[in-house]
Amino acid sequence: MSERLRKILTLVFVREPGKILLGLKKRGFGCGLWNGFGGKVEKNETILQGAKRELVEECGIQADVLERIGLINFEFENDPVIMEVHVFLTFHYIGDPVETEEMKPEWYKDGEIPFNQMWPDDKYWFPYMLQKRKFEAYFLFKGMDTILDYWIKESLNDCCSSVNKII
Ligand SMILES: Nc1[nH]c(=O)nc2c1ncn2[C@H]1C[C@H](O)[C@@H](COP(=O)(O)OP(=O)(O)OP(=O)(O)O)O1
Repeated sequence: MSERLRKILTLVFVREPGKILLGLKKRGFGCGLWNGFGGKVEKNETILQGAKRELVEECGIQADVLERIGLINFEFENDPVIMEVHVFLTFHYIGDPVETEEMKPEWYKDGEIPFNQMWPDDKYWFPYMLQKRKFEAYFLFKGMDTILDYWIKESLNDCCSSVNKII
């Protein structure tokens, strides 16, 4: 098997009953799109620690308890990197969302999520996340806009990455 490079990332969704906190990404990967909060896991931290750190850094919210809800692997055509995104949920948090250099936060009602200004994969797996159904998914992209192939299943294993190399 050829060596794949795995990039481990987090994505955190803060919830209130019937509402979800999204952030408009102001720079970097996914700039101009609404999404949860997250980023790359650093070498000296666990995935959970990385998720909590990014949530504070990107919108000033502290969450002591995060529920692991999904795992999504993204591949891009002709790119050896696999992006492994760990998705978390919380209803229990401290602080009010604040705008940062990276993200502009805003609450959305569950029925008014701006999918046309989000990654194209989100509309496939958000229903699982919103209903607290654990899921695993895979998406193969061509560029940033076209999904060539995907699958989603309702389950989530304990194990994390079968890492060849973490970048
Ligand atoms: N197709 C996709 N659908 C989605 O919903 N979220 C995605 C996605 N691809 C990436 N993400 C998420 C994962 C992660 O939370 C975020 C990208 O991470 P980062 O914010 O760290 O990226 P950056 O390149 O801006 O990193 P920094 O330069 O370190 O800030 O986008």
